[in-house]
Amino acid sequence: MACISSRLSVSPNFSGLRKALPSTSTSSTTVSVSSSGSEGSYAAGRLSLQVVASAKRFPASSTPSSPSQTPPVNAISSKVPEELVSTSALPTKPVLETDPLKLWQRYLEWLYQDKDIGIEIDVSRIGFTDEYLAMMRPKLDQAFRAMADLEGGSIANPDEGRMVGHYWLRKPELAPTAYLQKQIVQTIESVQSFAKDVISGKIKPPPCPNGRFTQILSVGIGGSALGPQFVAEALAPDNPPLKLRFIDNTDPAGIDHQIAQLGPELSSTLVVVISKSGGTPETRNGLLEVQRAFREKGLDFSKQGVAITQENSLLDNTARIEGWLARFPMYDWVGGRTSEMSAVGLLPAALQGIDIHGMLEGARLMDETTRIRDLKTNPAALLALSWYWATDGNGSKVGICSPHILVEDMVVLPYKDSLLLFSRYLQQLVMESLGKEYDLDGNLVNQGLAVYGNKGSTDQHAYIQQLREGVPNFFATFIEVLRDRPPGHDWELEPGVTCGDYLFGMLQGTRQALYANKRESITVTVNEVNPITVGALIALYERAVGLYASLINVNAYHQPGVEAGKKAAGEVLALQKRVLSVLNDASCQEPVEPLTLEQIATRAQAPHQVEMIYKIVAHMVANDRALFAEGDCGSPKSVKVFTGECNVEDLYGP
Ligand SMILES: O=P(O)(O)OC[C@H]1O[C@](O)(CO)[C@@H](O)[C@@H]1O
Repeated sequence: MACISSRLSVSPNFSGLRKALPSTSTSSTTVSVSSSGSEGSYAAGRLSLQVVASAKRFPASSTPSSPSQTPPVNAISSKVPEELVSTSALPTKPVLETDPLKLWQRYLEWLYQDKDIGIEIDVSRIGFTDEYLAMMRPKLDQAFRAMADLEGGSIANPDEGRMVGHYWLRKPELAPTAYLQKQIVQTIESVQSFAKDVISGKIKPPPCPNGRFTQILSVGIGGSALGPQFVAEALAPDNPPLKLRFIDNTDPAGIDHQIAQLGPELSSTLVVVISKSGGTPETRNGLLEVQRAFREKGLDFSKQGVAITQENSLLDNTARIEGWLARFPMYDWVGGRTSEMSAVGLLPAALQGIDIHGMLEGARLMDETTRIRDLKTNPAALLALSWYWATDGNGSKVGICSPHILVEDMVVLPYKDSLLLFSRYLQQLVMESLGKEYDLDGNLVNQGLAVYGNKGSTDQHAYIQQLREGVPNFFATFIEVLRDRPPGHDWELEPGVTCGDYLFGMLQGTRQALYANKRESITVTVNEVNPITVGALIALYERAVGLYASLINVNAYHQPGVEAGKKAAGEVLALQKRVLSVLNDASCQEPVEPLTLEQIATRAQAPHQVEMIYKIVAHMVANDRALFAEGDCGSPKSVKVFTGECNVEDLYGP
């Protein structure tokens, strides 16, 4: 914590902000920092917030009391008929097979191959047994039934009372009503034709009527950014017709950086604001910052702004009222983290010249095979059962390597630079879907799979050391790409060996070395990185997460835990406003009355929030926000604070 510097100068921008702040205390959970300009309707957005009770990491109900392999019995009780529920322990974990020829047989037995997609899944280095698979069969059958219900339009997200329809996006005829089917088809068509018109220059940026849009600035966060980021990195051509940039945070410096990088090209930038809810504060802030940059350059934002959001959301209403260039729908029945095949992912991809029909086709093909209720021909089921085996379904696996070590991490290692963001994309898909406090029956389960990874072989020089020899709390997933370079471009950098052979060798070597030290792994191999395989990878993991969620009986489609942090952030900002009001009152005294942190806390009616008030003051002082802090930098208790000016309007109203 940096100490508070004393006697900082007054920021000229600050009084405007102070005027905008209410002088009365409020405990509202609304995040609404006012700003000038015409963005009022979106800025006035309210967050719908829930409180989530906290719980211990390993509740007694899910912590094995001994090194036995007890499955989380309550995690299957709601859906699987009683007679099918096995309460017996999971089979004892065997020592992993080491005989190379037997491993080869196991590889052959379990290899899943799909020639149409160009993908293979190898789960032979996960040590599950036939006995385990037999025991899991009823649960898997139940997961298939739940998935069929979901695809049929059931309320698969009970907490939010919503259908879950991302599989319909690539096969609209599956959608339960003709209206939805038409909506999906029309959206794909309108995305395609809008992108075509922008790329061809038929739709032009107004400041340069003879020119074309050259850049896309995507403003969104979480599921409204991670899919488009992954796909752009994986599939965008070296010289796309429009280059894609992202604002995916409320970090002012990060936003400034993006705008500065655009420079004069701001005038030929298409700003695509993506938010399913249309009320996410980070996205709202990004929009307001970008609109300000447009104003400063004398540009008309509305002629360059595009919204992707639910109908009638704050963002939608803002875009409609301000007459933005275009609006595309996001659906109530598609979750943010499974939205890549909606306009959220398709529009940015199409604008970069990526074949979105190829992506949809890859996903559709993968959906076909992951619907099959047969383990060996269903790669998503293979993944889900492998994850369950590796973690005992709740991160309580007593490790093959070391007893008492919990396995709860999935390390994703794509050996291809263009797939760098796959692990980050999966992080949200897996962790937001599976990281749940309660199961569907209301039992405290604290489920989850932690996902991390960047890319091989780069990670070899970062954390593979720990994977091989350190805490064995993970299983790995290698993503292999067979095609190193486009045909005709390869060369041997030493006799018989190309650069790509090294990458291949690193993958195979790491897989072997981990397994030799009893670290289990899955390998997903694609022929090449193309729209079909990328669409298929997304669909594969969407389905695996859905099936696995059924196996552990959690709702994969809500995210109640995210709300607690949002609510707390709202309360911090509300407290900041009260602190400013208190300081303003004191600064209007004659003489000015510097206040200790405790005095501020008492007057702001937050006597227990002294530490947070210290943080607020420190942050504002560090940002030249017209606060003066006196005292000993090494001792927060000695600090006295006052504002640089008295704002009479704050005292008495305008
Ligand atoms: O698209 P939105 O509504 O702005 O939400 C962004 C992200 O925020 C979350 O709700 C979590 O806060 C994610 O689930 C979602 O992808």
